[in-house]
Amino acid sequence: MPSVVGSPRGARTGRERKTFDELFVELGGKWRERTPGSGTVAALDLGVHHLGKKLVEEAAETWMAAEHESRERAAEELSQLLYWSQLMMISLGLSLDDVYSHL
Ligand SMILES: N=c1c2ncn([C@@H]3O[C@H](COP(=O)(O)OP(=O)(O)OP(=O)(O)O)[C@@H](O)[C@H]3O)c2ncn1[C@@H]1O[C@H](COP(=O)(O)O)[C@@H](O)[C@H]1O
Repeated sequence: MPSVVGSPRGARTGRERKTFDELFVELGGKWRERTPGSGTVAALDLGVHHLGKKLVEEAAETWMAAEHESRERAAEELSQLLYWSQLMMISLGLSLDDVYSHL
């Protein structure tokens, strides 16, 4: 099935694409290894308060993009919301299964 959003600005294509689960593995690895230069490690170091603010910010930006911009922009903001959700999970020591068990 074709993408519902076409080709969003900044979208990954082909082999570069990653799934939610693949991103979670990547981010967890960066955190465990404290990969130098990683924005993920820097954000996690700032703690739950910072992550919570970013989650709310990206949720608001998703809403605004959906209501006032385009589907492409909404997709971009949604991808960032997923990223920050994963950082909150990692910060709390939650696995994907811990979250999926509530779906
Ligand atoms: N998918 C993401 C991702 N989505 C969002 N973000 C971060 O979330 C911020 C949100 O962007 P905004 O445009 O809303 O904000 P901004 O104004 O640009 O920046 P701020 O002032 O809000 O910090 C981005 O600047 C990134 O810091 C991400 N950072 C990293 N990734 C992926 O995470 C992986 C690890 O990244 P590193 O830890 O940086 O190596 C890589 O595969 C990246 O592609």
